[in-house]
Amino acid sequence: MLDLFAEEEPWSEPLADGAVILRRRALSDADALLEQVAKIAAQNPFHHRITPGGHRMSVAMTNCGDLGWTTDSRGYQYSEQDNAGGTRWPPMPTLFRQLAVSCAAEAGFANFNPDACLLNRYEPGAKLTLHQDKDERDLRQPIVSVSLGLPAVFQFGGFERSDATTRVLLEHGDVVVWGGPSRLRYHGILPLKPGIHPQAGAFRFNLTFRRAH
Ligand SMILES: O=C(O)CCC(=O)C(=O)O
Ligand SMILES: [Fe+2]
Repeated sequence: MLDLFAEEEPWSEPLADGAVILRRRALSDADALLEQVAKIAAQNPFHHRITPGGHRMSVAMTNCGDLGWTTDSRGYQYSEQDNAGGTRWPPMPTLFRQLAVSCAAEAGFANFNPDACLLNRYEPGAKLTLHQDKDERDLRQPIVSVSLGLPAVFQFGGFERSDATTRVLLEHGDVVVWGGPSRLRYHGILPLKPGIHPQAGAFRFNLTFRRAH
């Protein structure tokens, strides 16, 4: 019998050479992932960081894993400590690691070994302007990015900030992997529209896995 409430099977949509969206790939793990996000945030709360240029970021961030991405007046860096609290980051949950490694493999990147997971929390109006992820030492390792909660428009561009961008809606459970020839493409998130998500409330969460060192 047709079950109208069955979870959709994941499917994949190529974005560019070395970049793919694994649609709904994290959906079956979503509740467990959000539970871990809450635990991590209870230890190292989400913060609106200040960029080296003195701007307060609209996206609130925390991290888990050996290294965390932070920013302050000195610049952007990966560090073993939360510069807000001075404590180590919580360990990367096994579920996070397994999901990231298997998504990377499905996208053609065997041997992904993330040591950092940046957790981004978007509230309505929050955005991430076009940027490259280039603070990592080994650019042969991809970026794996998991979307949870409210939908958002992801921009995926070229190798110059001014290059044309593709816009795609990322929804609860979608995973984007980019690496290889696409590793340094500019990307960003347009301002989040208000809404309420049944599992994540008024937020969008994004987990971004990287090999930093
Ligand atoms: O929120 C997203 O989907 C993208 C996050 C991102 O690009 C980053 O954290 O560097
Ligand atoms: Fe990024």
